[in-house]
Amino acid sequence: MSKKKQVIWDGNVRDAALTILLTVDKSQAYSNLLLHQTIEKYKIDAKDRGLLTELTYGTLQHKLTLDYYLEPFIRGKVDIWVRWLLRMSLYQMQYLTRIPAHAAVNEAVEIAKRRGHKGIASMVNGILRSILREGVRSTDLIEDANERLAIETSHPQWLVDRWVESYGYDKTREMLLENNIAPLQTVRVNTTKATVEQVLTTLEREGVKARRSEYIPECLHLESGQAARTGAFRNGLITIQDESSMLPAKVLNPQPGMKVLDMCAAPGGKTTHLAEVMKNEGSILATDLHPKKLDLIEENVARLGLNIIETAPLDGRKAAGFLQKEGYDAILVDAPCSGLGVMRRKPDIKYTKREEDLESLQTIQLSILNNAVQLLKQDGRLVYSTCTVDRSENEGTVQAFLKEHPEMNLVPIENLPTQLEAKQQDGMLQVFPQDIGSDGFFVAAFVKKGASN
Ligand SMILES: C[S@@+](CC[C@H](N)C(=O)[O-])C[C@H]1O[C@@H](n2cnc3c(N)ncnc32)[C@H](O)[C@@H]1O
Repeated sequence: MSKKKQVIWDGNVRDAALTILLTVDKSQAYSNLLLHQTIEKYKIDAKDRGLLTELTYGTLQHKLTLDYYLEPFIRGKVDIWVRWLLRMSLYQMQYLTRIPAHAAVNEAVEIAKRRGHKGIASMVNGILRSILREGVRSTDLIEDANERLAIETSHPQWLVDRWVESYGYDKTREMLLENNIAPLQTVRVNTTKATVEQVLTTLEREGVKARRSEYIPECLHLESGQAARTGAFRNGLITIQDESSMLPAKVLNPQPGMKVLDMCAAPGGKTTHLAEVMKNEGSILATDLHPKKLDLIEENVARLGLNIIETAPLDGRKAAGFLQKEGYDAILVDAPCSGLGVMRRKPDIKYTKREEDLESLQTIQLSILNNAVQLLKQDGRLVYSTCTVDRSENEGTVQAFLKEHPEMNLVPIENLPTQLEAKQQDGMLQVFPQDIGSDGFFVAAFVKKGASN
């Protein structure tokens, strides 16, 4: 990289996208957070915001496919920033029909000159123009079906192998393709403050196009605008949340007046949903391992005008030593997980997650669940959820948990959108991204056998 000082935003969208891609690569920053911070900090307007988002996500989403295409054209080693520049430019040439290919090449050459020197610019020009002339190689050249799928959809081979083994080739392919489609922004209506109809009208007045979801009544999909910039958001009428993430509160379905515990609560998306489901009556203790993250819950609670939520820092693996035994009517364990369901939103996860990262998660999840059992009243309900798609982490944890706890019964999942009802198996529901166009998600519900059972 040149020694010239880096400024993320100087009005050049492609240059800014390149800086974000490099930062994500070097410091394993989350692409969605960095993008959001950049847009907010520099107050980037709607037109540039669209292209910046598209270039950043698109390049990340298709990284391995782009590398496969680039490989025959690159001789020798190139600096990492040049590689990302080539990927980003080829992404425009291959996937964005509205950008003329020669424009993408010219922009790349200008950036290469500015960030490097004439020699690098000429190399970038040569590579991209050769691709324009000769075209990219076909993935049909890859013999192994899983490897071809991994390259075509830009997912790591270990994950493709793992998913194909668990869910079969066709379902895996659908999931991999869905992961490469950027999601619409989804919000949840705060039903303690307004009806869905009222929020739709408020958003429309603010120039934001939204539509009702087919699945969850309080869920809206935004077709334009930025939820976080609306008055509806500032005034606590909505929460930004993916649709499948709204399932745990629906499934736990705590009644007004109940005493509820949310053991992995930050930043509070589901805690606040629970309070809304409870009509803001009863009490919720929202705990999380990381004390700093509790501020995020408090901010959300204040913005939404909810007053039944208290927060406390607490390691779920030790919670039973600190809270009232058999003291809660309903408990949510929205466990720390491998996050393999959120790749549409955070494409960088595809390249940073390693298979061995998955191994220790079941131990942590089981330990939190073991504590939950001790804190749950007899006949109380426990919901375990993750935002991942992995049989051994999800179903594996449930099976291991049931083995250790004969007093817990896996029960049919109630209060699901009809379209998902038939998808539950043995009282467990794995939502795939392609099912309802949401993040991948897992949920299971248990009831603690009462004294008479
Ligand atoms: C999937 S996130 C929770 C998201 C949250 N329920 C929501 O809807 O906004 C998992 C959370 O578990 C927390 N966590 C990780 N290990 C924990 C532990 N041992 N005890 C309690 N919380 C833990 C993390 O800090 C993280 O905030």
